[in-house]
Amino acid sequence: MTERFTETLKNASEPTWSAAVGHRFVRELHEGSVSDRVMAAYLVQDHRFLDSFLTLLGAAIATADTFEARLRFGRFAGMVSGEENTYFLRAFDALGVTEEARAAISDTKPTEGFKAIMRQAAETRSYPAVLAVLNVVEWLYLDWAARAPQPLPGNFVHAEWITLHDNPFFRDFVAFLREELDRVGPSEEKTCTDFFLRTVTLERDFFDSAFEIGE
Ligand SMILES: Cc1ncc(CO)c(N)n1
Repeated sequence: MTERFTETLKNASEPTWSAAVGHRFVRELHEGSVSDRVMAAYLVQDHRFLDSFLTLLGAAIATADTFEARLRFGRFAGMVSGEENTYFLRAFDALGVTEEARAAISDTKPTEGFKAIMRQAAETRSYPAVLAVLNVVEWLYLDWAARAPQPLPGNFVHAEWITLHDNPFFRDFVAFLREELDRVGPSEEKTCTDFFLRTVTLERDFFDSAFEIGE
């Protein structure tokens, strides 16, 4: 049997993929020891990531070639706009990060990079390019979240950040994203590889930057 397209992309992204999934941030999150400063620095940036991410989901809805796929993206966008956004607001409250404080913080380089690559993927109007970025940002997160040891940390800010990325709905969505990219990606292999590899690097840099500003 030939290797799945998505597996080939992931292998091509090594060792960066594993550096992201095994990052110090992930290790500390798993044991519940991320400091509040680092967690706040990370979540402030990630809430901005979420905004661009919704734009990309919109592009997926617009470019998908089947009704079934559009429905799945629509349901996922609903979860992100509801449950996930609410998590951020509760976490900011718990960490004492006010709206004013958030507004005064500038985008880090990796946040700018994510905004740019998601906009660029959306502008291609190419479903495979959009899928390449979506695959990294969701599959890489499932990969580290699924490795969390039990029991999860007692602090909901840590525990829910893990369960948001490792639950049956999220697993199904990642399985769907991979099947879609396996199906349509090989016809635009070069574009997909370019977007995939650049996004994996951004994921690693995004974790790094939480420590650069939070420590
Ligand atoms: C940086 C980053 N990558 C992936 C995800 C998962 O959607 C996230 N929330 N943030």
